[in-house]
Amino acid sequence: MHMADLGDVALHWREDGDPKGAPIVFANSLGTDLRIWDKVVARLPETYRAIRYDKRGHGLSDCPPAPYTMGAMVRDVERLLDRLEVRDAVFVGLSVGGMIAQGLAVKRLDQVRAMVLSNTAAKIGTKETWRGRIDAAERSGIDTFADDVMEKWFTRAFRDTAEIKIWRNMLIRCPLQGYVGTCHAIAGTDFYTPTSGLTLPTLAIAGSEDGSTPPDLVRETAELVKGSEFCLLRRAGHIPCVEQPDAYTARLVEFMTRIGH
Ligand SMILES: O=C(O)CC1=CCC(=O)O1
Repeated sequence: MHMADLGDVALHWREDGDPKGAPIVFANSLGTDLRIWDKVVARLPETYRAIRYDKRGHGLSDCPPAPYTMGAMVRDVERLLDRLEVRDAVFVGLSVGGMIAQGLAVKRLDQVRAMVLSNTAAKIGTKETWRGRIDAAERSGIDTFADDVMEKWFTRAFRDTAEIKIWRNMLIRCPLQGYVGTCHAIAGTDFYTPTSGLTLPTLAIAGSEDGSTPPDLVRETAELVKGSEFCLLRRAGHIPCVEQPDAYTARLVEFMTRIGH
């Protein structure tokens, strides 16, 4: 576990595998922390340098007051990767983490050699839907809609397991300012035009039962990037790295091997 003090914010990050290995960077989704990648990192060949971090307002990172912007969230990871001297990484971003991946690739192709756009899109939801989520969180707390969010994140079968409590607790313990701040950043992001100009190896991953970024939305974003590939994981919701870690990691490793990473 490490803390990177970037001046206006300190970010919690960790590294696994070979510090001299090919870098793979993971960015997580709204209301989660870097532990959503535990199962994937445990399955990765140890030859990779696996770096993950908690976005501002999440996990053990600092929690500045809301609202946040996508520009600030992209700048956070850009500065973190500069600090860690990371170049030519495969950047795996889930949901808002996938928006961060797109923003970073537009800005710093020296840092991002390939993207994995997992359960994400160039634009997620509408200003109105995010306004509703922000109002509900501020008025009544995240707990009041946590069960609805679990329905988007996980399949029915997974929600019936004891493990669901771990991820629900992770969500409801997210700092309110961090949650709401990130909702603002998502609401203000439309990457259709910048992402359309990208040409780098890209794998898009969708979950067959994803209630937040359904397969067709993920595919639409994948099609913006010339030469991208699309993969549909069955029996998976919005967070397949938790629900289907074997299939998820296998697809990731196959992609990285094929591009010579
Ligand atoms: O909580 C959700 O609805 C899922 C989600 C949307 C953007 C994100 O990062 O997570």
